[in-house]
Amino acid sequence: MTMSIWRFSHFLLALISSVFIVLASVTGMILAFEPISNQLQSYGFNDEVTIATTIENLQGRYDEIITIETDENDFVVASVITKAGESETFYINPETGEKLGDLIEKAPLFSFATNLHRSLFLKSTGRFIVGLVSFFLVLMAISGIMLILKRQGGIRRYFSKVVNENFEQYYHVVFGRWFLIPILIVALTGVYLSLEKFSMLPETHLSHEYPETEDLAPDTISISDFEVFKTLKLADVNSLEFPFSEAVDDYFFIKLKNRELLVNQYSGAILSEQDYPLVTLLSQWSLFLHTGQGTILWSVVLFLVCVALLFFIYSGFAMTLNRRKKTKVSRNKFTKDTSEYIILVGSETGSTFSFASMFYEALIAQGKTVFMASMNTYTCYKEARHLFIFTSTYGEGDAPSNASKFEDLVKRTAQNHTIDYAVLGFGSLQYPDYCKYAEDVDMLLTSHQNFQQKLEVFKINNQSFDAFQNWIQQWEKAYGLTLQIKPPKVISDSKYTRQFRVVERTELNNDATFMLRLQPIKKVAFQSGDLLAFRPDDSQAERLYSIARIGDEVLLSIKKHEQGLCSFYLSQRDTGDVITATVQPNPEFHLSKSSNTILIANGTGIAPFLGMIHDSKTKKNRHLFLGLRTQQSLQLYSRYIDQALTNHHLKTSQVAFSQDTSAKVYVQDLIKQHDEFIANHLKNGGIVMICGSIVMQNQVFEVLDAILQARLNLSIQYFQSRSQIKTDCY
Ligand SMILES: Cc1cc2nc3c(=O)[nH]c(=O)nc-3n(C[C@H](O)[C@H](O)[C@H](O)COP(=O)(O)O)c2cc1C
Repeated sequence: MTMSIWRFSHFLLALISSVFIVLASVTGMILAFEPISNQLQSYGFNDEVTIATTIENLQGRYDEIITIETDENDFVVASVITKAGESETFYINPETGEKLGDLIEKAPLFSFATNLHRSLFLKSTGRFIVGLVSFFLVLMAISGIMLILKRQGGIRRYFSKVVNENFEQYYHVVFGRWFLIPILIVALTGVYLSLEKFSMLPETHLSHEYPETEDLAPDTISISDFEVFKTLKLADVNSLEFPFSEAVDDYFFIKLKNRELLVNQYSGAILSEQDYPLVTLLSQWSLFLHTGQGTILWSVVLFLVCVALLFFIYSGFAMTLNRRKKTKVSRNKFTKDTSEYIILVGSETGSTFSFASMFYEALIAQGKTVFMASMNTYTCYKEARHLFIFTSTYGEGDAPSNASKFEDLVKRTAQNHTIDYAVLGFGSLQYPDYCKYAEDVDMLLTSHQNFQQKLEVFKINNQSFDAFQNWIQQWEKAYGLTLQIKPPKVISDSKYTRQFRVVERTELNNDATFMLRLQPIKKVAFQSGDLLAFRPDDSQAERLYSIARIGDEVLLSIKKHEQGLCSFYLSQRDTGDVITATVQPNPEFHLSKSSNTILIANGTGIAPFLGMIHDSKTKKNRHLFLGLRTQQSLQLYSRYIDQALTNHHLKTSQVAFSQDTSAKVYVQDLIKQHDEFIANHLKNGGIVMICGSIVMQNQVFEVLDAILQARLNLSIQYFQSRSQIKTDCY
């Protein structure tokens, strides 16, 4: 619920101010070059130079000094009367008094960009709009920080791994984490400067106390010998005005970075000293932080902030449009009160809707009356006999935004008859509360007198279409119907789509698995642990295989399923055949070169590890725990494993066989046997990678959790959140 409020505010603010933010960012990018180009002029000076040195040098060269200033670029500017009686202002070298160059004139491009950036060429109205948009940007940065905290699961996990759902979402969060603080600084200083422009800050006029004239005994000392000038560094001075006349009540007026001084022109005595109030200091800092004047480094940060803002506007709107497109419920053919089948969907970013739509279409094709809606629209359904809840989980095991009121509505709304139900949960094993909300909904309905559970809650990891089909099979058995599910048409056409030539296909072994070696015809970047997406024809869903890289070749281990079109097709390929497939980078499942790693797999899940142990040029230790059916299953992989043991790429290898002996041994049994070793490995920062079936993963997790609790008093989540446990299971 809170997540959706933050998201709504974040979106609304962006919607209102996007055009202005785009303008401010583009002009800001241009303006960031102004301090950079100014700094490239070599008018800088040594920070240690005192005022006395500068005055002494200037006095030797010019007739009269009027002012000495350090400008916004930290260059020294002197206004003098030359020996020829001319009044001139220019940059000087304070160590010699020599003229370095004329004042830099603002380039027309910078003047144009400044006007547009500050006031949109609309004078006060424009300045007001810009101030308001800066304020909106402050609110957007705050709501953005809140959204990241919610998404990542708290402040301690702010910088933990971001789950990659798509390009826009991933980089919106990743860049957001780094840029929100600089954006907040730019926006706050923008607001401050606008308030200053509209005189909305407290008055800060300093009033010096001028001494009585008779107290000022003309005790003449040479100016460059004044104690105050000998101690003050030029780097601390904003400006130094020389006395207007020789009258004793005309003084040196010095503006430092933090205070003002009046100095007697004959004795050098400080007559009045006043610190700037906080408001003035904040104004100076705001100007510096907002413009980057005087520093190349901060100007580069400001430039990057502007680029990031443009990206956030683009990715934010792309995400919103995508979400809206996906969450749009197709027009129902039947009403809620005339439908026998009700499908309610809980979804944050829309992907659950595409599964619900496939189910909806399949039921309609069977001639059923079906009504589909969001969970928050739950109400009384007069003719309903079957209710299906398809819901994702968000935040930390919470409801997605369009299901936030569901629990309340169920409690308040009575149905006039009993309805059977089934809950299908969509989530990700990368979150500790896997499909938690689906479980909560299932419990809620179980305990409700109007509902009767027909199927146990079923969980789908990472929107797996294969898992969805498994649920459909269970559903068909329970309901005695056959459904034709039309898979979504995803055209695999990415920069990683390639043709691959079959180099080798092994014979099927006794557990129906085989290996395929493929050579990409055109170069493609990939690593062991990446995925290869393949579909036999466009009407079929894509099937993903975890791959190994051996040299330039892709190695896959495939189990031929009885009704698996993909695995059947691949099992029929011969050497020299060409297939088209797409490499999907999976950086979360790459081998770490700098940590010891335990590799745990069952069945064909061994594939990526064969590549990792083949190409493991590191002194770090790798240990393999593998679960297979029989000794014969091992023959497929033994040449790779033996070679890695001989080359010391693999330190140890343990294999469990579940069908060879009467005592079935599974990979989780091996983990149990090596409990102390595994606990120490994780305690010392080692990584555990798991690849294979979800069932195996759950069992390994159970055993690991028990070991870690008993030996380290820590949960498995502790190591998951530190990315020490990585999984790729299906
Ligand atoms: C910020 C965020 C939080 C998530 N929290 C969980 C969670 O606690 N448990 C879980 O199983 N999945 C979690 N997920 C994964 C989503 O539930 C999963 O990607 C789902 O398929 C999204 O479906 P939707 O697009 O219909 O919302 C989270 C995803 C994101 C981006």
